[in-house]
Amino acid sequence: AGSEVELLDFWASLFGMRVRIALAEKGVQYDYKEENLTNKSQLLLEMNPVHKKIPVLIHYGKPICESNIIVQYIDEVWQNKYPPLLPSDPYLKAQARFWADFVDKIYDAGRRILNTKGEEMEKAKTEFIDGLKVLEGQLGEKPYLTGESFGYADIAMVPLYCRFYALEMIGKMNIEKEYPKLIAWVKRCMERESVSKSLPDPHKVYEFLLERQKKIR
Ligand SMILES: N[C@@H](CCC(=O)N[C@@H](CSO)C(=O)NCC(=O)O)C(=O)O
Repeated sequence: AGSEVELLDFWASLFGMRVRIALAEKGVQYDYKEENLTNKSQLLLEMNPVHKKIPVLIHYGKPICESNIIVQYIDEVWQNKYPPLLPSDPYLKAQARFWADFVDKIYDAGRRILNTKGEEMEKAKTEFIDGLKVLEGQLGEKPYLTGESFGYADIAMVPLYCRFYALEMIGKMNIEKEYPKLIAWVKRCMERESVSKSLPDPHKVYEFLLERQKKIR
């Protein structure tokens, strides 16, 4: 039988990176299984028949799907391992979930920047920039998105960093200059090995996205 924990993933997936970061934060050993999304494995189709998407965490043979749900599962199953990813206080937990959900909207706008053009791309850029402005404001003078410690909302958002370069090149934006607090926060998160070893090189991501764009444009 496979190992206790397996992760069906794809190296360039922002959603998969969330799960890699959470597993690394908890020091959980696991079997990494790279999926070819143009030729999905039987295992993926069986483990996530509804969405047929990665990431899927397989724990004792049982699948958990949807990145933010998987991160919460990891926090609860390995709750005796430091650090906690979500606060125990219900109100603070609700705030962390609010911001992780908000991040998904920024991801969606970023994806549309990368795979549309003209008017549609401009609209996506506006939504994306508006989203980053909200995060820059939410950060304020705090070190992390929801307070003094790194956690769930940071894990949800920080994978996007590895696409900033591609988004700047393809979307003709300057994220580094426009959002100094956000960039300082990224650098703070990247000091954690759990983050730096889970995110691929931004230039490699750019090359991959350019290649994919050629195929779909
Ligand atoms: N809401 C989900 C999104 C996962 C997803 O889009 N996965 C993509 C790869 S990353 O962009 C995927 O598996 N796509 C395969 C397909 O759409 O066929 C989550 O949070 O886990």
